[in-house]
Amino acid sequence: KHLVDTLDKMPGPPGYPLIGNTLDLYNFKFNLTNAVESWTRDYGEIFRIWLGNVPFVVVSKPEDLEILLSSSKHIEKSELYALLNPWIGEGLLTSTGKKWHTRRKLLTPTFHFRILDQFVEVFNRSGDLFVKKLLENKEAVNVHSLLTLCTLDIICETAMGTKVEAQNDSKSPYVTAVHDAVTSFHQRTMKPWLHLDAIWKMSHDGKAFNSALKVLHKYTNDVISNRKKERESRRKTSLKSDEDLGMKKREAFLDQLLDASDSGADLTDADIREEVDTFMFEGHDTTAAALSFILYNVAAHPEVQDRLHEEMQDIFGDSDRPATSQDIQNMKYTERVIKESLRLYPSVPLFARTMREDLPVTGGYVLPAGANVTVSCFQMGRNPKHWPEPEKFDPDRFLTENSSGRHPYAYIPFSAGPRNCIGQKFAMMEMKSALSKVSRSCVLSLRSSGYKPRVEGQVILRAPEGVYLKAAPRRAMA
Ligand code: HEM
Repeated sequence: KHLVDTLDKMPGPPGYPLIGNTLDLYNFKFNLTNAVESWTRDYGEIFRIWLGNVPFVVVSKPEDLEILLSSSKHIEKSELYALLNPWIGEGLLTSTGKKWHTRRKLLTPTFHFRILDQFVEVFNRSGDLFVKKLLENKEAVNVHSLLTLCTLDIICETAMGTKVEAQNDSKSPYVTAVHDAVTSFHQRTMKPWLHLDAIWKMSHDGKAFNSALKVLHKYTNDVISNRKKERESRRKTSLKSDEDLGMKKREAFLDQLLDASDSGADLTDADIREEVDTFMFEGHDTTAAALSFILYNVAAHPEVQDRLHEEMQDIFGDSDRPATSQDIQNMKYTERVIKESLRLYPSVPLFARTMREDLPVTGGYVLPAGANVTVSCFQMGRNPKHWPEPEKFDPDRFLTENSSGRHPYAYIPFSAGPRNCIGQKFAMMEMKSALSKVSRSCVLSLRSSGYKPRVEGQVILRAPEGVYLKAAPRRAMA
């Protein structure tokens, strides 16, 4: 009664008994991002909806988000995240309470900048191959497909220390399984009837998902057990490590988890697998989607493309040497382009918490215990209150002098507070590296004048029909 009474005080679309607003969602073809966009226009920055008997509060007011996200108490993910459990178990993204606290503490050092620096070589190598593949096409090419393979190569090498060569062999069983798992999972999130396990298991997508997971889990398990065997035999034969031999060895996230386990951290093989699988899930689709919109925005704005190239000239001159981590840090305009693109196209358009206690926010409203609170950073990025002329692509919004007066929680594509994205720095380095590769070697243009890819907010915001761009080699253009 308390929950219903509290929610009744909020604006929101009228619903029907038992089904609530589910029918409205049907009218939006179960695309929650589009539905939320329309409801936000009608009801403002805080409103409630009922999906069946499940209550949701959708929030896009920075002041309220600061209250919610900066708290270390309200960290439990919404029940919808349980759909991910068959894939990534209860890893960092989905776990809660003591388990999440312990894991977050354990995993935070694995994203230290010293560790990330070792990955620059991987970003460079994979980025070179991406540019090569991009330039092989004379016609417009779907950059999203190419980038998905590129970011998959990067995450496999950095998370597990394995080379899957997705860009060279896009039809391998592993790459196909990743594709099938992602595609079928998206279908599940879009179709509420597939949320029921019994129907899901029998469905075409559910079967595809389960057989893909068998391949993915076997792969991760095999990598973990092989790595453990290698480490064991190295210890037994007291073989000199690469480091002892003077060669700098790169440590994948997996190696660091095994190091932690050897040093007494409470981590079973299953625990390690769920964390590695979590990185695999969160760490490649997000960056691939973001990079495809970034390249689209660059192609659509020749003046931005020119400034990016100028920045590359300032840093590298005419040299084609690979970027160092210091170079990546110096790419300030490149960074602003990425930020501006994420404002309009945040890879994670919505994320949600379940409230276990009431939380008063502004305007006299309360986020009541039992409600699923959904954060809509897609809406926030397009709200003219925070972003004048929101449709205009202007990276200089992120110059310090142009940011004063903007609420810090008005821009949260990586979430914020204690449960923010642990991979944010990794993702920014990876995206800056990829964008700099393209800016140094290609000139991008749209498939046709005025082309704009259709956008759909699934778990990840993506262009379901792809992002088609033309690329020409820069030296040949000069
Ligand atoms: C453009 C790229 C990315 C974006 C926009 C992004 C965004 C986000 C967001 C919004 C969250 C919070 C989700 C929620 O509360 O449900 C999150 C969490 C997370 N992200 Fe990212 N992410 C990106 C890349 C990455 C990468 C590359 C990795 C790993 C290498 C990663 C690993 C994670 C993990 C493990 C969490 C859960 C953190 C926790 O709950 O403690 N992400 N990310």
